[in-house]
Amino acid sequence: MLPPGARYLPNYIDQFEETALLGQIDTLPWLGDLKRRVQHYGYRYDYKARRVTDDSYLSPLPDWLDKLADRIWKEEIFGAKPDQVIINEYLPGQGITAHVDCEPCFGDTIASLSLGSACMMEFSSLHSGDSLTRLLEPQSLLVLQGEARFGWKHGIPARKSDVIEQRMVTRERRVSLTFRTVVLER
Ligand SMILES: O=C(O)CCC(=O)C(=O)O
Ligand SMILES: [Fe+2]
Repeated sequence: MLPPGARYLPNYIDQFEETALLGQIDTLPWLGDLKRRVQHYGYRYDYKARRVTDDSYLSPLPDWLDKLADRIWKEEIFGAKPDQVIINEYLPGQGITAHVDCEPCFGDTIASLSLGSACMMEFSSLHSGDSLTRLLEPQSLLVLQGEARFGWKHGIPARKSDVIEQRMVTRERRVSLTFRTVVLER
């Protein structure tokens, strides 16, 4: 199940693209200041201040991410080309606390591409108390807009396995690429 405004596109990339992306990611340095490993492209997001400023500009997206940003934009998933990507690596037992992506910092569309192991994402409504779960499979793209972007939290429980169709499935390494457009402060 998904909150209103969310779309799930299975098999958004194929397994060859997935392998090539994982190969690229493994050659790059990680930022070491969080519980899980992350890399930022385009702009660096300040988790503590919840800000993206002019001086957080890093560089244009590298070619291998720019191609994906271009595809997502041309397919009209975004109204403008995404100019920031955060890569999150989750080892078994790691997750991401339920949150709404920074509202002044990022535009109205967020899209995450999943690589590696599948995991359950949990959504909770800020207004009704409703909650939903959705399996994120490798090679899929999750798009959050509207209510799903602004009115629901999303998170991944930090655990070593998920129950998928009544079966316990052990997690392995998962990597996600989250595309956003940055809204700079004035
Ligand atoms: O790993 C994911 O699929 C989600 C990442 C996320 O929500 C974020 O970086 O804000
Ligand atoms: Fe998020």
